[in-house]
Amino acid sequence: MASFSSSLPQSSFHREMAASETARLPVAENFVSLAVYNRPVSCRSAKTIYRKLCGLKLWMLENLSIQNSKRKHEQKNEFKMQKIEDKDQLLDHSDPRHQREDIQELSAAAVVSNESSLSSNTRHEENSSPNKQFDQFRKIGTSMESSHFQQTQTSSITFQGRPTSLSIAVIGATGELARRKIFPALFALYYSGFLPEFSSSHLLKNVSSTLNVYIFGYSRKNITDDDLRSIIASTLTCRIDQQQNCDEKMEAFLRRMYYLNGGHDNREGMSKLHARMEQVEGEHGANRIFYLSVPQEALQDVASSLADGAQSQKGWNRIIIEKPFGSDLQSSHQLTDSLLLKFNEKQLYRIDHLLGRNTIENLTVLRFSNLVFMPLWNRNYIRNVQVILSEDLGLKTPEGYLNSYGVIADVVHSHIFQTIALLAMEPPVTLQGEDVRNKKVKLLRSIRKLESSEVIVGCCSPASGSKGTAKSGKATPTYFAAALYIDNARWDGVPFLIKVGRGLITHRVEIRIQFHQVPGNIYRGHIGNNTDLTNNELILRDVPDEAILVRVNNKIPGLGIYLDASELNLLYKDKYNIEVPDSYEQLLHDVIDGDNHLFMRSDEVASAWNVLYPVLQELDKNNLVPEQYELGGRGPDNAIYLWAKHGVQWMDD
Ligand SMILES: NC(=O)C1=CN([C@@H]2O[C@H](COP(=O)(O)OP(=O)(O)OC[C@H]3O[C@@H](n4cnc5c(N)ncnc54)[C@H](OP(=O)(O)O)[C@@H]3O)[C@@H](O)[C@H]2O)C=CC1
Ligand SMILES: O=C1O[C@H](COP(=O)(O)O)[C@@H](O)[C@H](O)[C@H]1O
Repeated sequence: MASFSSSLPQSSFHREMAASETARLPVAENFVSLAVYNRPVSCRSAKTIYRKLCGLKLWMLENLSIQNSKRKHEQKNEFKMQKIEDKDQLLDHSDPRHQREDIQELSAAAVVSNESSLSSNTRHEENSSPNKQFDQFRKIGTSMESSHFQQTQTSSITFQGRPTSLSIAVIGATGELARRKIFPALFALYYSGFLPEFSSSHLLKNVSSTLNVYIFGYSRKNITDDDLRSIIASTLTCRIDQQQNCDEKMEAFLRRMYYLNGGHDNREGMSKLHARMEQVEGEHGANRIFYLSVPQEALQDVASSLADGAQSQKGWNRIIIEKPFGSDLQSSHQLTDSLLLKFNEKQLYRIDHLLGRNTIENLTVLRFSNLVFMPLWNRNYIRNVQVILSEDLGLKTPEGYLNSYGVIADVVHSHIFQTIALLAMEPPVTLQGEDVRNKKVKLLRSIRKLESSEVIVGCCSPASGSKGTAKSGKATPTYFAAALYIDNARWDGVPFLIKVGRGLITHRVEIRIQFHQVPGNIYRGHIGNNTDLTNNELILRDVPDEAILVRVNNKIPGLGIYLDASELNLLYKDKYNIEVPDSYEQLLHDVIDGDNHLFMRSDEVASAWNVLYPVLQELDKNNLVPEQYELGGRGPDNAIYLWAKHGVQWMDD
């Protein structure tokens, strides 16, 4: 064991810890001994970390070698923390008193006063935060990122006095999702410089604000900090473009990680977690994020115990909740009520990682920043919209999870409805989370209730290996197709066709926007028999190979006039030579940033379930029976008739 506490400032707690030979709990890396992992780890780089956890010498080397890049990150992080503080001082538009558009419409004066209050905050944030521009660069991922940032940031740093750390507690830390997705995403944010990090250079510069990040894991397993570190070490990797010093970054990240065995009473467990967090955070201000990655049945107990026992009193608290968000209107109401009893709406971040995909963010960028599409985005020009999430046999998500929840609760209710909301909503006033959520909920409330005649539900044939049984005891629906209508002036009569399925022949995730035929087309005689094929189409493809495609008609070269339908193709991997961050990474970054536009607000959750209500009832009464389909096939035959009824020939298979 090596200690390097001598030259660094210490709180009384830290002094005690450092002095005590018997002190077992490691606290912040700069104050205490490094423990050596006591479990073997499986991957090569993790073994290297095991070897390298050897104390002071390493620490000095590490600091010498990465000091420059750390300085850069510290500056970034100072901005980010400043921005977070500002965000949480914004008017709470998620408060039901402010959020309902109909109330806003009735009370123009209130709207003006609310919006001016919000926009003045917004203006302040935009002025004070070059981070905004920086984030744009990060999302594009160009190598200009750091130089741009360095050029713009120095004049705008201000500290608001109090040093503040950020603690992220993963509740359910030993679970499948935490290991496979959450910790790796946190690590990626850490090594990319998006988590605040303490560095001695702060002290050298005598800067009073100390920023730091701590990661906590919580479950009921009787393991130690080092056990958790060993488990997590085997799951961490650096992206191809971030390989430099990967082992050191892992090691530094793992040293910030602590485990708390909460035992079988979460009330007691959360108090213990709080005490442990306070120990580690020291006397600083402390913002906390709690990621609830626990089984649905444990969610309410965990949330309520946490609310009472583990929230920071010295900063903000944000709670991330995993999907599914209930299984129908009633259960989601119950969950929402129990959450809102203990938390404010603006503390809640309901995460659906599929919404963190680049394609989803691109959807609104494409819509609202291209004049070429804006005038066409309505029933006069758009004939139908297709939202497709078709998965083949190579699923990475574990069977246990897939078999627990059917695709309706897991994918349709959140991912598909949110995609439609973003695609079809009116333009929000700003990109602020609550502005976007206001427009999404208005759209969701305009979707006509879905009748079972407009729906095909399917189940993989048992003979082909799907043993899934939903929580209800019924077979888990693995396929869902439907035609939705939005009853508003923009979309009246336009079918929105959904198709979600697992175990299908193709793996394809895309949004297709098909335009009407050209009225009075003078080239009609030069098109083949299938005039549908000549409709213009805009396709946002996520899988395979992210791309934006526009189908246009062009002349085939040569004598005579023969038309061909061709695709203008922006293939991302050709244009941008970067590894796209995982969607969990993207969304965790948003939570840290206080940006909630991709997280469903309680009223959005309820509105989406409301649309699905008649179908769920029919399924419940067995009036709607899932059709069996063959694994590796095209899904239920009747789906084809559903498309045909709405004049659509599916193009994806
Ligand atoms: N796995 C996936 O791919 C996805 C999962 N999700 C959602 O994420 C959540 C977690 O899923 P997953 O990781 O697969 O589940 P797991 O069952 O693998 O893990 C659950 C975790 O929660 C802990 N836990 C269980 N019961 C309690 C309790 N009463 N109090 C405190 N901790 C408890 C478990 O540890 P211990 O028993 O030791 O306490 C374990 O660490 C679920 O809500 C799921 O719906 C969402 C999308 C995808
Ligand atoms: O939540 C889900 O996501 C996975 C896709 O996750 P990814 O990390 O592989 O993009 C999907 O396969 C699954 O059906 C769905 O439940």
